[in-house]
Amino acid sequence: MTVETSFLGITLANPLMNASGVHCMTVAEMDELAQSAAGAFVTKTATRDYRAGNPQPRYVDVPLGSINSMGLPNEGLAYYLDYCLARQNQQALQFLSVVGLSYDEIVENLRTIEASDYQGVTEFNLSCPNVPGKPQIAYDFELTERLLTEVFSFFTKPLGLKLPPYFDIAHFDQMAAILNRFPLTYVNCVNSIGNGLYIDVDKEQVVIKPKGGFGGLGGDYIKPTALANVRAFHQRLNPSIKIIGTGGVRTGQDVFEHILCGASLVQVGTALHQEGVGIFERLVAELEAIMEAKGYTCLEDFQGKLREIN
Ligand SMILES: C=Cc1c(C(=O)O)[nH]c(=O)[nH]c1=O
Repeated sequence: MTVETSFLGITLANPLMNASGVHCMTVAEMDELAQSAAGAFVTKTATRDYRAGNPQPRYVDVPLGSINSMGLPNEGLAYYLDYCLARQNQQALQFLSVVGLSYDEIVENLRTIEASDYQGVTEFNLSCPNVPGKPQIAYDFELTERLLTEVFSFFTKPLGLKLPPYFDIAHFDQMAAILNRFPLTYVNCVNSIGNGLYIDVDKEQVVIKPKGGFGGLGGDYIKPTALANVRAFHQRLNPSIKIIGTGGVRTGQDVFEHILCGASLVQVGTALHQEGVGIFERLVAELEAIMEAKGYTCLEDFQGKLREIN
C-alpha cells in the first residue's frame, strides 16, 4: 500500500502540502517545509513589491479553526522566485503563488515568471479576501475570463488557480464553463471563506483589527464547503484539469474525504499553523491507517469515487 502520487508526471511521496500563506513567508519557513514530510510546498502569495500587510492582530486561532485578515504581507515576487530558482533541482515539485494589486500588475508578474528559468508550477491566486478595497477576483466571472485570456496568450508554464469557495450550483456551472476553455494544470478549491466575523464575548469585541474584524475563515468551519467545491469542480472540469483540495484538513480522514471528492493533492492551512510541520507525518500515518482498514492499496483506488444515494 502506498500514498505516493504523481503530479505533472512528478512522483511525490504523498499528496500533502501547505496551503499558501501558512508556514511559507520566509526562506526559513519554506526550508522547514521542504525538509518536512510534506510531498510538496507552495510559497506565500507574492505581489511585485514587498507588502507589510494589515495591522495586528490579523490572525487568530479560534475553537473551530481560524480567522485572518493578513492583507497579503509578502517579501515581493523576486524573493520567492529567487528561492524557487535556487532550489528547483533539489525539490521535487515547487508551487509559486502570485497575484497583483491591479490587472496590469498581475500580467506583469506572470510575464516575469514566464521570462524566468522557473520550471515549477505557478498558482495564480484569484481569491484573496483581505486586501481592503480589492474584491476577490474569481467572484467576477467576466474579469476572470478576461485575465485568463490575456495570461494564456503568453504564459506557457504549468498554471493553477486558487479559487474562493462558491455556494451556488449555477456559479459552479458558470465558473467551470469558463475554466474549461483554458489549458489549466489545476484549480485549488478553496481559499478561506471570506469576511467571516468571530466575537470575543467577554470583551464584546471582534478579535482581529483589520476591516472591523471581518476576515477569512479556515479550519473545521469550512470543510463541508471545501469538499463541495472539490466535488463540484471535479464533476465539471475537463479531466486534464486536476483539483487540489484545501480547507478543513486536520486529520487523515479529512485528507481521505478530499481525495474521495476528487482531489489529487491536499493542502493544509489552519491545522499546519497550529501544529507545525510535524502534522504531515501524522496525516500520512492516519491516511495509511484508513486505507489499510478499507483495503485500498493506492490513492487511485478511491480518488474521485464518492458515491451518491440512488
Ligand atoms: C493572499 C492573500 C490571502 C490572505 C491574506 O494575506 O490576508 N488570507 C487568506 O485567507 N487568503 C489569501 O489568499
